[in-house]
Amino acid sequence: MHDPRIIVALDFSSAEDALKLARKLKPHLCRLKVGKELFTATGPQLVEKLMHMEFDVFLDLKFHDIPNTVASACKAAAHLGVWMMNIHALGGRKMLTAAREAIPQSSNTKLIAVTLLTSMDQSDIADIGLQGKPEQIVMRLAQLAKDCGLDGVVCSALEATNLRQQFGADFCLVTPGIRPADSQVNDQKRITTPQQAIENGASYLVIGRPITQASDPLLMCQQLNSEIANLM
Ligand SMILES: O=c1ccn([C@@H]2O[C@H](COP(=O)(O)O)[C@@H](O)[C@H]2O)c(=O)[nH]1
Repeated sequence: MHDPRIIVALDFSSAEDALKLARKLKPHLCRLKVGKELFTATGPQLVEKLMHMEFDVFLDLKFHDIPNTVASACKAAAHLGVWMMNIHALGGRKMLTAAREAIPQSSNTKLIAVTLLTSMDQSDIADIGLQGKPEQIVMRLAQLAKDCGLDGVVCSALEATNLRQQFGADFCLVTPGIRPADSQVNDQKRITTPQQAIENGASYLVIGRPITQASDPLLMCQQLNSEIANLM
């Protein structure tokens, strides 16, 4: 069975654009991520279509609300049958626990928590009044997620080495902020190359614009997969 390490972020505003890209890609090469823009524009039907095309779907809606609301949203997402979903670790222990308990034990959906967005650095942290360095905040929130029984976290691959060491091989480290050497950084701050991410112990690499805006997205995905395979 294939276990592709690349998750392509389908950050599009319409089902047509998302499906056009998905048709170019292959389920054995990548998984797909549906985020806030695409889900708000297209709803669960698009998620179902992508799953019907045999893609594993990561529903990246980053739920963050009172425990009861987040638990109900997680139950609905698990019912959709997505491969993975996420919530914000900053929602706290009660929210994380309620979310975990809301997903039926029979469900295979992985539940992970966003620690600190990869678009944030030390100055953004200071701005919102959080204490500590990014890696300390990420470690603290990852510990909370682990304590609440979650399957892993979203973090930068810059933090992956320490997290892997602390939480072991089975804890899922999903890392956005991936930038191949010659690509634009855009709004990301805590970035690594795909190679660094794998070497640091990332489980999955979330890659959006470097693939979706490539002149040949399939070729880019194949090249990145080969580079990853050579490291493993
Ligand atoms: O900390 C986070 C959490 C989620 N994301 C999402 O990942 C992709 C990254 O896209 P790029 O085009 O490769 O920058 C995007 O959908 C974000 O919403 C993240 O970047 N950082």
